[in-house]
Amino acid sequence: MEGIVVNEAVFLTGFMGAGKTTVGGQLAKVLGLDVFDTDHVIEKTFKKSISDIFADQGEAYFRECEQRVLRELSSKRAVITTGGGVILDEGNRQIMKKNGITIYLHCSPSKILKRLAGDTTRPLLHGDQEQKVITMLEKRLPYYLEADYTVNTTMKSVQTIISEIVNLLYRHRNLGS
Ligand SMILES: Nc1ncnc2c1ncn2[C@@H]1O[C@H](COP(=O)(O)OP(=O)(O)O)[C@@H](O)[C@H]1O
Ligand SMILES: O=C(O)C1=C[C@@H](OP(=O)(O)O)[C@@H](O)[C@H](O)C1
Ligand SMILES: [Mg+2]
Repeated sequence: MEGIVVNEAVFLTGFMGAGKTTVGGQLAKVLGLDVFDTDHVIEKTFKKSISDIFADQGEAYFRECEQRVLRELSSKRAVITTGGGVILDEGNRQIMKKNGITIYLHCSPSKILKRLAGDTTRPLLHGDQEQKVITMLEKRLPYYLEADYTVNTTMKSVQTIISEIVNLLYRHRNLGS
C-alpha cells in the first residue's frame, strides 16, 4: 500500500462539517501531494473571510469565485478540498468528473451538528442550524452521490477515514479507471 502514485486531482466533497478540509490536509501528506482548499484560496485571493464575502457581496458572487477557483485548481495533481455547496452547480460537477476522482465524505446530520456546534464561520448555517442541516443535506444528497466513491465519516477518526481513502485509491488505480 506504501508509495501509491496518484496521477490526477483528488476532489473531496461533502456537507459542511463532514471533515473535507481536515481530512484533505492530512491525506495530501500521506499521498505526498499538495492540498488546495477552495475556501482558503478564495479567502487568500480576496483577502476576506468567507463570512465577509457572503455578507458584503452575497452568495451568488461567492459561487462565481468558487467556480473560477475550482476550474483553476482542477488541472493539478493534488488533493482539492471543496466547499460543501460546490456540487450544486452542474458545471462544477462536470469539472470534477473530467479532471480527477471525486470522493464524497458522508456524515450524519446529528454528527454534523455536534462538530459544528458554536461555529460561526458558515453563513448558510446561521439561525436554525438543525433545520438547515437537515433540509440542505436532503436537497444536496443526490448531487453528492454522483461522486466516484463515498466514504462515511460519521463514526470514524480522521486516521481511519484517511486509511479508507488510501485503500480505495489503491483499488481504483488497480482497476485502471
Ligand atoms: N473524523 C472526525 N472526527 C472528529 N472531528 C472531526 C472529524 N473530521 C472533522 N472534524 C472536526 O469537525 C470540524 C469541521 O471539520 P472541517 O474539516 O472544517 O469540515 P468541512 O471542511 O467538511 O466543513 C472541525 O472542528 C474538525 O476538527
Ligand atoms: O455548503 C456550503 O454551501 C458552504 C460550505 C463552506 O465550506 P465547508 O463545506 O468546508 O464548510 C463554504 O464554502 C461556504 O460557507 C458555503
Ligand atoms: Mg472546509
